[in-house]
Amino acid sequence: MTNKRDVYITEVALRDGSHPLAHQYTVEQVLRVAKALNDANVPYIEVSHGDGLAGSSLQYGLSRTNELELIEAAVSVADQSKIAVLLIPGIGTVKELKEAAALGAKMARIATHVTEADVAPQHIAAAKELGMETVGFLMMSHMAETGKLVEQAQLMESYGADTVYVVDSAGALLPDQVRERIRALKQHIGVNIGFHGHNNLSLAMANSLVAIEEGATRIDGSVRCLGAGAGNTQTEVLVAVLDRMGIPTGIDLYKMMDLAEDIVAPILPTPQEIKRDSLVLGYAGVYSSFALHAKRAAVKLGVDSRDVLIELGKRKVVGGQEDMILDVAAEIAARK
Ligand SMILES: CC[C@H](O)CC(=O)C(=O)O
Ligand SMILES: [Mn+2]
Repeated sequence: MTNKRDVYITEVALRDGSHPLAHQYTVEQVLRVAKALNDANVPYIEVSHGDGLAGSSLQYGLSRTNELELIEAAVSVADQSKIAVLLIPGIGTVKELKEAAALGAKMARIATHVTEADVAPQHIAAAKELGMETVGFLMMSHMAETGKLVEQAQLMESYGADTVYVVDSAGALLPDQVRERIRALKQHIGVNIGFHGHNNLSLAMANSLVAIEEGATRIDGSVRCLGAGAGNTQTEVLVAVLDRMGIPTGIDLYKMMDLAEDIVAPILPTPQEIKRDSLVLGYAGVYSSFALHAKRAAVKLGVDSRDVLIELGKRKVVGGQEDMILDVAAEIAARK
């Protein structure tokens, strides 16, 4: 294991993985996973409610454990890794950011819909003032043409973001679309570029590699694919693939494999496979975090969850519109 890293991986299972677990992480689970990630020398570990700081609510799902306790637990076992938090302006506020920073979080990822970067300046500035490394996280990037994405990334850069991410929230982007987007960002912004994929069309690994080829140096992964929908680029596999390609990540492969198998697999309610619903997320371009909500609504109203997801895709529903899921399921039920 070396500290030389050409690609910096952020492990998101303790945040994105909160979605398939219906936000039921316990302190004990977070301690075990974060300690193993730290021991494997993962540079960044993200810990928050699935929808970011202050996400615990009826709209997004109530957390079993206060996320500040989870952040504190992760910080307590991370003497090499930095703990990151996600914040969606409008859900989380500067108050929660300050609380997370006081507990020892060192990176803030400020997430906005891909066309709404202009809601982020206050939060990015606050994170910088708190001495945090700062990321602008452009969600649902498949919904914007490349020119628009570049404009929004430039805004994030102008607010002070150290890194700007292309976020394929729906797992809908095809490799050529990732190539075009990352290439354009490389030409038009001066800060680090990152990529966050979801594996709903089985393209998260391919898309992450294309992003790296085009100059991205920050890639997100979830160990054992523990992320929303079919999960993210599988971290332990990414570490192995990059090692084979001669790209150092600084991460211990055996330790990541053991963590995946011995600690994370037993946490999963069902294995993270590409199931009907996750495939439809990618196919229809719907937020991966909608999967569980759509399943519940479909069961409640006796409809096919795929029909609900396809309709949500047609209506271009975005994060924050979770209440639409039940409405759409009810409309489909009424038409039957
Ligand atoms: C709802 C927030 C979302 O899970 C953030 C994220 O990881 C994504 O957009 O993919
Ligand atoms: Mn995600």
